[in-house]
Formats: sequence, structure tokens, C-alpha cells
Amino acid sequence: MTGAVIEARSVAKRYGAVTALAGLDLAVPRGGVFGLLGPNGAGKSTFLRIVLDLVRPSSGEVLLFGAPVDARVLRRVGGFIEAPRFHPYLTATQTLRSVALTAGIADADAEGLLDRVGLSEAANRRVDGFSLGMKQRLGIACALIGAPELVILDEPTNGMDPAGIQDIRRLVRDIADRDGATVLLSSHLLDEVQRICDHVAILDHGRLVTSGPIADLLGSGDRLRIAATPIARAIEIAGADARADGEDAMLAPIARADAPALIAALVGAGIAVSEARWVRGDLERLFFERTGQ
Ligand SMILES: Nc1ncnc2c1ncn2[C@@H]1O[C@H](COP(=O)(O)OP(=O)(O)OP(=O)(O)O)[C@@H](O)[C@H]1O
Repeated sequence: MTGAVIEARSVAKRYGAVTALAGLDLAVPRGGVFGLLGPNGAGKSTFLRIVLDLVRPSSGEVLLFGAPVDARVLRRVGGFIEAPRFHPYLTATQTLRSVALTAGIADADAEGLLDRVGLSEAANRRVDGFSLGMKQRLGIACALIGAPELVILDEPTNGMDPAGIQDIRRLVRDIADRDGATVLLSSHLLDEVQRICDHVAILDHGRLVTSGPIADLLGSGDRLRIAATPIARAIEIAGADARADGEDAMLAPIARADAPALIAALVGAGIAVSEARWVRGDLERLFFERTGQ
């Protein structure tokens, strides 16, 4: 696990009778965008809180840049958990300056950061008039103060409209690709994670259920979708792994080289095949398979 920006070793967190994390082992590699997924209550926010030293684990340990979490190592990290909160009477610029000063940074480029998150026009407006999406943007700007090496964003597109989601998607990629920071984000939006993340981890009931480069996790998930009549007979011929997809089609998780033989077998059995096309593996399917939802 060398070179990991975050390494969690058997991390458990209990809140009274509730087990939020049940021995989590997880490594977040340096560079790129890492997506943390999981159903409600899986323990995502709890894990991010532990990484940011906002709560202590009941047992186990988290290493940040190879060192135990402390104030010194946290200077290399920016981020927010759940909705970022601000002083309502400050403007966006004042908010950034005050967060920067608290972090000991006197020369933060508030203007440049607000421009990056698309809030230039609201720079001198009080934060209490901001929409949820604008607060999220300001939260991201605050997370970028001091050019952190690790940026942690909990549900960064929460409350945003589709155009805002696209902006943030571009910004998150830019933080990883241009700034060279590692971004760890949690999200419920599987499509969003599939589009912008290089690595993913899926948590369920406080444990890691799968983790790895997204290309590897989805790479073996291609399926051949065949529309045919009668479909029940076609599924029988395709074998145990095939399953119905709607009323007149099936999905067969087969190798590309086996497709001609399967189609020939169907046609040979007198089945009318009206369409055959490849469907890419997707994160949604992986998520539901691994979390058993
Ligand atoms: N401060 C707390 N006190 C008591 N229980 C808590 C506390 N924080 C979290 N929990 C519980 O721990 C479990 C994990 O919560 P957590 O917020 O980490 O999950 P999550 O994956 O972030 O969920 P969501 O997707 O809904 O935000 C839940 O059962 C939650 O109710």
C-alpha cells in the first residue's frame, strides 16, 4: 500500500449501539479522482470525518500521506463534509479570506478561487442569500485554499442544477489533472462517479465491498443484449448467466469471441433474433450487485 494518500487499517467507529464503520481497510492512491460510494448509512461521511480528524475511530488507524492524522499533516488537505457552513453575514470574498486566515494563509487569491468555482459575480454578496448550489461552490473554493494535495468533497454537487453539476464535474477533473491534487469525493450519483472518477470504492454496512480502478471494475462487465422471440427459450439456450432485460430481450455476460456462436445457436433453434448489441458494464449494476440492494 505504499504511495497511498490515505490508508485506512481496520477502522471501526461505533456511536453507542450503532456501528458506522466495522473494520474498514481502504487505500486511496495518489493522483486522480477517487469516488466513495455506498447506500445511505454505509459509513462514507464517518470515514471522511475520521480522515479530517473531526471524529476519532473507536479502533484501527488512518494514515494520511503515510503519517497519523494530526494538525501538521492536515495542512496538506482541504475539504468539507456534508453541506459546508458559513457565517451568514460575510460576503463570499470575506468568507474565503477569513477561512484562509484561520488556516494561516495571508495571501489567498480569493478572486481567482471564486472565478474557478463560477462565483465571481457573487463575490461581494452576503452568503446568507446564497442558494444551496452556490454554497457548495463556495465550499469547494474554501477547500482549495492553500493548494492542498488532497481535496475531500462530500457530495459536492448536492443541490445543483444540471449545468452546475457539469461545471463542478469539469472543476473536479481540473483539480486532479491541472493542479495535480488527489480528489476524494463521496456521491450518490453513480453516473457522475462513473464519468469523473479514476478509482472507486463501494462501502456497505461500514465495510469495503469493492475498490479499484474504475476501468478494471467495469471492464469485465460487458454484456450482449439480444432481442429475440421467444425470449424464454433464448435465455435457456444462452445459459445460466443470461437474464431477461424487459419483455423481449436478454443480457448475456459472454466474451466477445463467443457472440457469433451464441447468435448462430439461437437462429439454429428457430428463434427470431431482431437485435444484438453490446452493453457496457456500468457502475449502477456493480453497485447493486455488490451492495445486494
Ligand atoms: N454522530 C452520530 N451519532 C450517532 N450515529 C451516527 C452519527 N453519525 C453517523 N451515525 C450513524 O452511523 C451510520 C453511518 O452514517 P454515515 O453518515 O457515515 O453514512 P453515509 O454513508 O455517509 O450515509 P449517507 O449516504 O446517508 O450520507 C448511520 O447509521 C448513522 O446513523
